[in-house]
This record gives sequence, structure tokens and C-alpha cells, in this order.
Amino acid sequence: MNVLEIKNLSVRYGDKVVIKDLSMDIKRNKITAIIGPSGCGKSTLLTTINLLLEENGGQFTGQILFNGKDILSYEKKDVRRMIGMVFQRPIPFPFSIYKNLTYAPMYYGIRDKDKLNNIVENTLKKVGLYDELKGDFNMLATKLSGGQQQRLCIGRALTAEPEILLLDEPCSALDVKNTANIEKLLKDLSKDYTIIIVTHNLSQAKRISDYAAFILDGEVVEYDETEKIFSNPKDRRTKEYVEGIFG
Ligand SMILES: Nc1ncnc2c1ncn2[C@@H]1O[C@H](COP(=O)(O)OP(=O)(O)OP(=O)(O)O)[C@@H](O)[C@H]1O
Repeated sequence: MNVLEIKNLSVRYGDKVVIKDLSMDIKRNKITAIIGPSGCGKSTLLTTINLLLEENGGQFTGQILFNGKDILSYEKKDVRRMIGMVFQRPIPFPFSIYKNLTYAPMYYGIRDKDKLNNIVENTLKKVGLYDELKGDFNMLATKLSGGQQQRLCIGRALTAEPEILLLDEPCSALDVKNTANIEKLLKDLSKDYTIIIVTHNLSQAKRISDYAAFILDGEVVEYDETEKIFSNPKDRRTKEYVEGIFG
């Protein structure tokens, strides 16, 4: 079963319709890239999926099935736990690394010190920070480098044990080396998680995603295996976009 089935989704902010009758299924444990020119509705699609849209002043019609069940039938806090979000700018909580990584588990009721320590250790290993920190988990998270902060934020999202990770331009504030680290991390994580990434970086989409959706003016123009989108697009507009002719 597809982890998400988006059916006839339309989204508006007030009178402004930004997503129009969009339907797409998201495959489990794959990386799906959402590409398209600025303002086409990519971020809106992510916020709709994890029910942040309303807080941002938007409304949607249509249906999103998560594991076959209407997403609105889940408690919002469960959706936020199961569908984690990582933003463009890494924003760690202004606490220690330890506290950043135990915040969600404690919120969800874990109090056992050993369990919490394990979560911190395993998460740091998963995101490749464990060796770099050399045991200093009490360091203020905001003192990490930008790339490390973004890996910590991905780690923090993982501590809630999500099924899906939504990432909105996670590398746009990072240099080439940190970007490569994050890309490798996402590839590794896709064995256990479903990843949806919004990116302006077409080479990144090509490098890491299994599927890619090209969105234009709130509509899916083409959605297919990434390989096909880049090497043999069916739609002229997709071809022009991936060749860098517009956007
Ligand atoms: N909270 C909001 N209130 C009103 N309009 C919004 C809001 N958020 C986004 N929009 C509008 O919705 C449209 C789609 O925006 P969105 O951020 O989803 O696009 P995007 O494809 O992610 O853009 P970018 O690539 O520039 O980040 C834009 O016209 C934007 O101005």
C-alpha cells in the first residue's frame, strides 16, 4: 500500500487557490522529490500533508489517505509525530543537544534515563554526529555548525519515530560538503523512512530521489521515476524545466 494517497487536493489561502485538483500517491520507503518554479505550491503541499496548513491560514479540499485512512481521522498530534518536518533553516531549540533529542520522547511519555540516553546515542549515530561530538551532548545546539545543526534537526524529527519525513529545501543554506552529508544521510534513512523533499536543486533531485513530481501553478505536470523525469520527460514543460529553460 502507498503510504500516502493524495486525491483531488485543492488548497487556498483566502481566495487564492494555490494547489488545484492535485492527485498523487507516495511510495513507502522511497525518496520523492517535489520540483517546480518558485511559488508553484511545493511548500504548501508539505504543510498540507502534516496538517500545518490551517495554522498558516490555508484550507484544503480533497482527501489525503495516510496508510489507507483519511488523515483528518487521526489526532493532529499523532499526524505531527508520524509525519515529521524539517525546514530550510535549521532551527534547533536553544538548549543542549541532549535536550533537543529528548524533547519529543519525553513529550510522548518516556522518562527512563537509560532509554533516553539510548535515543540520544542512536539518533546521533544515525545522523553521523556521534563521533563528531566526542561525547559532548550537553553542548548548546546553536553552537553547532550550520550543517551539523541541520543533521541535528533531522535527528530531532527522527526521535518522534515518524514514518514520513518531509524536508523543505533542507540544504539551501548549506555548502557543498554539508549538502553531500545530508544527501548521503537521506539516502541511508530512506531504507527505514519515506522521504518527501522539496528542492530547487535539480541535480540534488536527480542524485537522491527515486520519484520526482514536477509541479507548475499548483498542478502536477508530471510524476514518475526520477530517471524518466530527467532523461525522458513526457511533457514539454517538464523537459523545459529540467533542462533549465525556465523556472
Ligand atoms: N501563509 C500564506 N498565506 C497566503 N499566501 C501564501 C501563504 N503561503 C504561501 N502563500 C502563497 O501560495 C503560493 C505558493 O507558495 P508556496 O510557498 O507553497 O510555493 P513554493 O513552490 O514552495 O515556493 P518557493 O519555491 O519559492 O518556496 C505563493 O503564491 C505564495 O505567495
